Amino acid sequence: MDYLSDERKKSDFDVEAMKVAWAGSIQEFQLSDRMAKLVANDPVFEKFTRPMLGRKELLKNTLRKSAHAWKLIIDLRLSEEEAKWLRLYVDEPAYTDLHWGMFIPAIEGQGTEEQKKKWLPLAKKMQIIGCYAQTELGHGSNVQGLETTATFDTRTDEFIMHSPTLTSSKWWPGGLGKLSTHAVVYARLIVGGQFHGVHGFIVQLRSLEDHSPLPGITVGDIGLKFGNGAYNTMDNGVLRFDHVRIPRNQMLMRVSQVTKEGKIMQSDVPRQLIYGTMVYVRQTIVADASKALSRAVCIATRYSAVRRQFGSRDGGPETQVIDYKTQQSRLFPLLASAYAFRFVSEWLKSLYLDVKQRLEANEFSTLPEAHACTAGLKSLTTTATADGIEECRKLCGGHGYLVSSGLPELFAVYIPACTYEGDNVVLMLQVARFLVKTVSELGHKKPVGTTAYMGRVASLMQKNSAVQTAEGWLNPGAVVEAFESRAARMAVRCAQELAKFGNPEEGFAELAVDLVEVAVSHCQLIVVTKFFEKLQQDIPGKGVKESLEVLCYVYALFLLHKHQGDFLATGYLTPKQASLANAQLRTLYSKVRPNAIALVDSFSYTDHYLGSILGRYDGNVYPKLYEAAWEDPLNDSDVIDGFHQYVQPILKQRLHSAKL
Ligand SMILES: CCCCCCCC/C=C\CCCC(=O)SCCNC(=O)CCNC(=O)[C@H](O)C(C)(C)COP(=O)(O)OP(=O)(O)OC[C@H]1O[C@@H](n2cnc3c(N)ncnc32)[C@H](O)[C@@H]1OP(=O)(O)O
Ligand SMILES: Cc1cc2nc3c(=O)[nH]c(=O)nc-3n(C[C@H](O)[C@H](O)[C@H](O)COP(=O)(O)OP(=O)(O)OC[C@H]3O[C@@H](n4cnc5c(N)ncnc54)[C@H](O)[C@@H]3O)c2cc1C
Repeated sequence: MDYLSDERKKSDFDVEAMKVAWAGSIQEFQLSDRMAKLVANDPVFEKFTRPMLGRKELLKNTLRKSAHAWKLIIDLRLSEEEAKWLRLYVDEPAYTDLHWGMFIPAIEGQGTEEQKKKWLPLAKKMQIIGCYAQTELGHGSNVQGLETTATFDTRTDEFIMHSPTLTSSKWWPGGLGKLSTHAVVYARLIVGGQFHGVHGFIVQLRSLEDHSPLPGITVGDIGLKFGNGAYNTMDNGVLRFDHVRIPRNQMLMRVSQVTKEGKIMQSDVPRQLIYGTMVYVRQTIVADASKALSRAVCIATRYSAVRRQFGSRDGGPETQVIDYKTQQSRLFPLLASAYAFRFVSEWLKSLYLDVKQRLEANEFSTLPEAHACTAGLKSLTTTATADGIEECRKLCGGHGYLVSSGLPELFAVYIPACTYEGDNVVLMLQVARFLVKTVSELGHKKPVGTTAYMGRVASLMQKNSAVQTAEGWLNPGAVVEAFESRAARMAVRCAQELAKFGNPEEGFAELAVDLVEVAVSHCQLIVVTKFFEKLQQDIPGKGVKESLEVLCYVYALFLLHKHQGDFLATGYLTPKQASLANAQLRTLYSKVRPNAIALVDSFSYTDHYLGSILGRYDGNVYPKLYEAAWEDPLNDSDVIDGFHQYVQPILKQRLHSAKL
């Protein structure tokens, strides 16, 4: 029985075509769909009991799943792309994420051809397991502050890896604690007693025979993390070196080389390439944000259509909670954000691939923009997604708090994304630096790419919004201009404030809060612009483009409403224009409403991947919630273990005292 079938009949667009638009292409859709079904139909990948497992069982269970996934990859001869989707749908953080997601990319991006030839085949056949060991107990954000040393010994042609202080212990790297045999370790390069910056080194940590730590290496897990199950399937680790020697050719030498004689040679490659793996991963994290948010929204939307409260006076059906305007005003902007993040991630991936190609050809001019875009969008989308998942939990009322809703675990797994791969505030400050530099160079350098609008700063500072009616907001030009003006005006105002400080660094520190707001406004502009640009493309399927247009306006006008203080304070909008935008937003919510279920069906998530009783495709929520309660181990017996020992004596005492 499909309890949501009436909802599905209300939609006015072609869901199958929307699935393709969401996936990016028919090929991507088919590939992802094949992997989703492969995982969903395989009992090894069951995950409902995960939150009940103790840490050791949990990790062992993850190892079992990872081994099974690897067997499928080999047996079915899956491509790297297919394997990526397979791991995604297994939906369990594992050491393999860091092996494939950071260890291999670090060698690909920072290794020489010779190093790639040696290490990549081993890693790609999983004959070694690697992780990315950058963060230390004492320093994470400040990479230049890392304390681990790699001292070159000319006599033996080796580096000596050492952890000189407690705070220099590597701390956090995923896969490090129990599984990795190797790591790319970031350490201060010391040659001839001089410090030459932080570099990456490939270090073997464990024996390939019996997996025991090699001499001089102390390694272990850092302990339980937030939530049951959740990220505890990962062995985030601690690592210390006691004068561990590695051959010279294990320093990743694309950026700088150390010769046998102890000479440092700089290639033409900029130093920043040492941070290149982070650019790559931040880009993938934006795509992950759209996945995590769309999952939460899918659960909350389906459940909001099933759930009824109030509204019936004559014994008829009560109101579906999705019909309350307040519910819509909380849910639909998140639905629109999921689509917005999906499309901006598609664009970001193409920007990244372009930069990567240029870097391979030793062309580095676009790296600063790629850094600013990946850092800023990672920060913007992960913050919105973490908040959005929690909002979805609240949208599901009490049942959202049950683990079987899927939302608590999703939240617990997701929230560290606001911290890892760069704390979100630290990353927005990087964007702000880039914008301040762009503004300061306006006189002699034409801004390009995502900052091209700054080239029109004079007119953006003068011209105010011409919108006169609520319908006037349904105009891409009007909306984009509003976001451009807000971002440009805020940036210029901040630059003017900064100029009042004699010392620019002091000014930057003092105005950091405002600078973060400037960076946020710039990043929101990027997302809005890329959504409108997506709508310029050929998007086939009945009603698909029209539905996406509605979502695009919801995303933009919701932000405009939420941040109306900025738009009003910069003088671009009048209060009347802001309230017209809000009126239009209400109309847009009514347009989303009949399509809401179809819009979340278009994510094409299997019930296995969603992992939620509230978000079931068939909407059969109550019987399944009731059934699941009886599967809880506490309900194995009517009288709980411990009752006779700890509770009965108290009850007896009460009876006894009552007699008295
Ligand atoms: C499908 C695969 C998916 C797999 C992924 C799975 C996900 C698994 C989950 C978790 C993994 C988590 C892994 C980690 O967390 S790894 C550790 C990540 N750590 C960080 O992100 C640290 C953050 N800190 C930094 O990035 C930097 O230290 C800094 C904040 C940028 C400061 O750097 P620095 O001290 O050098 O200071 P500056 O600001 O002066 O910068 C100097 C110039 O460099 C430019 N820059 C900075 N970063 C980059 C970069 N990444 N790329 C290019 N350029 C960069 C900066 O703009 C300055 O340039 P300028 O021209 O102004 O001199
Ligand atoms: C689940 C998880 C997995 C991880 N995996 C890995 C991994 O595989 N490999 C690895 O190397 N690392 C990993 N990390 C570490 C992660 O990258 C760092 O924790 C992250 O970069 C943040 O650094 P930090 O912990 O030093 O935070 P801190 O910098 O100490 O942040 C603390 C607070 O200080 C603020 N702050 C810091 N600097 C500034 C500043 N300049 N201006 C204003 N405010 C500032 C921050 O905003 C934050 O509020 C992981 C972390 C987590 C949680």
